[in-house]
Amino acid sequence: MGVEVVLRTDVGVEGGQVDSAARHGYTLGTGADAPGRFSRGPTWQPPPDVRNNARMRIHVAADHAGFELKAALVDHLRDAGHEVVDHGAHAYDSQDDYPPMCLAAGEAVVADPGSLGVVIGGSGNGEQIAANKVDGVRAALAWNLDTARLGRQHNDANVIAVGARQHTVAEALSFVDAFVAEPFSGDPRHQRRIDLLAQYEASRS
Ligand SMILES: O=C(CO)[C@H](O)[C@H](O)COP(=O)(O)O
Repeated sequence: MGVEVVLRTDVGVEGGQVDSAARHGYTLGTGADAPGRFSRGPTWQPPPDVRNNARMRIHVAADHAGFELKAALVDHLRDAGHEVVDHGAHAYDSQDDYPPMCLAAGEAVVADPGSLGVVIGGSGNGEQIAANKVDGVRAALAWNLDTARLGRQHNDANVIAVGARQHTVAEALSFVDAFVAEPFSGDPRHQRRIDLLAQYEASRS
């Protein structure tokens, strides 16, 4: 059964909204029964599920605070058979700023359905905030195994943010492993909430 999203009537349906909705797999209904409604039809399929042991393409980014952890993570993920795309920083610079790298990783994830992202900083807060500025990104800040897994199970998060100054390298790697291995539950209540976020994004573009 398709997922239907009803737009707020006060925002109108502009071309940008249609484009944004299309990026999320929605089409605008024109029939008498669904005028002005975005819906995902019965044939719509989500991007390939993230299954345990599946080989993934993973987009990573970090500022100076996450630089060393990123290097360890890239090796760790490649050793596990994943394809890693590194969006920087490509050299250590104690004065660099996290937004450009995290925005680049977020945009790459959205442009690459089925992929995941990892953004790393000192706390992970700013990195999560930056990634979430990209339409289509759902970035979860993970600070233990449970929050890493729940980011996938409940939120279908496609990006995980980690604070390199908050954890040992081994802990941080285990959060990413847990995130990558965990599938979205697909529970209708979670999907409904995710759809409301997509509706909000579509309504403001
Ligand atoms: O975690 C971060 C953002 O949320 C940054 O990595 C952190 O703010 C960098 O701090 P500093 O410039 O003092 O090294």
